[in-house]
Amino acid sequence: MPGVTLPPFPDNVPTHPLLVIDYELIKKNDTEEISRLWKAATQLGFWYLKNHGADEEVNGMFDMGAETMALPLSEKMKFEQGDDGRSFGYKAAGANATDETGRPDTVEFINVSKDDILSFPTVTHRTYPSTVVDRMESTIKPFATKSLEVTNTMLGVFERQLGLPEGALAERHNLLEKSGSETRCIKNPPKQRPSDGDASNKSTVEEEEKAALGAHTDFGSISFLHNRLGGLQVLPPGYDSWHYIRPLPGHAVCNIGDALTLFSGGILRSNLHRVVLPPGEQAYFERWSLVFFLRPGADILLRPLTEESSIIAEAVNNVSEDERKRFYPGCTAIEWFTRRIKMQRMKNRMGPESWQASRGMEHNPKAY
Ligand SMILES: O=C(O)CCC(=O)C(=O)O
Ligand SMILES: [Fe+2]
Repeated sequence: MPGVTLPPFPDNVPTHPLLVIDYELIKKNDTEEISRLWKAATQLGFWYLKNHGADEEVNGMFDMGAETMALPLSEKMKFEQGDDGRSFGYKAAGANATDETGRPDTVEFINVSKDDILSFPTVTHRTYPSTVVDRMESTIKPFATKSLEVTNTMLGVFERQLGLPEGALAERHNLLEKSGSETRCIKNPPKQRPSDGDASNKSTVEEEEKAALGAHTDFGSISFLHNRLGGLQVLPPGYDSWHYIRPLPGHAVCNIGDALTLFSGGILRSNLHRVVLPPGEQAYFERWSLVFFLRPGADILLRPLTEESSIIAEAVNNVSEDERKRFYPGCTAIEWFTRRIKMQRMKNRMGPESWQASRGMEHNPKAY
C-alpha cells in the first residue's frame, strides 16, 4: 500500500521459478517468445509477464480495494455475493472453506463483473459499494480494458498454437456476451506479532501453514495477477510440496484456468495453487493482490474442441478413458463456475463431500 515499505521476500524458502514472458515481444509475434509462452502454459500453466503496461491501472485498483475494505463491515455486507454460487460483489473473510475439513479462509475480496464494468452506469448483474461506483470510470474500466487486451492477446497465441481456426477461442470469449469475467481485489490480514511473555500468542506450525485461500485451480481461461508480497504457492507437477512464487516488481503472474484445459483437451495446464501467509517478516503486513479473470461466455459448453483441431483431437485420444471423461463435464462455463463457487461456501457445507463437489481440474484433489 502507498507509503508502506515492505520487507523483502526471504531467500530461505522454497520458490518455484517461472519463465518471464515479455508482452511487448508477444504483441510483435516474436516466434521465440511465443514458444516460451507455449512452454510455460503447457508445462506449469504459470508465468511472469513483463512489459504489460498496466502498472498505473494496477495501483489505482489497489487504492479502490483499500477504500472498499475500509468501509464498515455492515456496509460491505450489503453487497455480499450470497450462497447461490454468484461471484460478483463482496466476499467476507471466513465465507469460504479452504479444505475438506471446512477450515475457513481469511481473505476478503471485492469482485466486479466485466459486464457491469462495460455497461456502467447500466447494471447488468448487480450493484456495488460507493467506493467501486466512484472509481468505475476512472480506475476499474481502464484496468479491465487493459487486462482484456493482455489476456485476449495471449488467448490468440493459444488459439494459433493449438491449431484452431481463427476465432475459435476468441468467439468463445466474445466481449459482448455475458460471462463470469471479473476483476478481484483481495486483502489478507497480517499475522499478529506475539506479545512478549504471552505463550498463548505463539503461533503454531499448523497456523503458519494455514491457507488464507484454499488450494484450487482457477475456473476460467486466463488469470492476470498482481501482488507485492509472497504467499502465493504452486504445487508443481511431480512435487508433493508447495513452492512459493516470488513476487517480482513490475511483473504480473499469469496462469491458465480450467476452461482452457477443457477446450484444449488437457494441453494447456490449469495448475493447483493457494495463498498462505507471506513468508518471514512479510507475514506481519497486510497482503493485497489483484486479479483479472478472463472467462468464457456464460453459455459456452466446456469440452475439448476436437472437431476444430487435430492437435486437440490427438491429445484427447492419447489419454485414458477415465481421464477423457474428465474433459466432458457436460456443462456450460457458467454452470461450472457456479458449482465451484457454491460448493466452497461455508454456508453450503455438509461435510468433506461438499469440498469434493467444489473441485475442478485439480491434478491432485487431495492437496491442501
Ligand atoms: O492472491 C494471490 O496471489 C492469488 C489469488 C488467487 O489465486 C485467486 O484469487 O484465484
Ligand atoms: Fe487462483
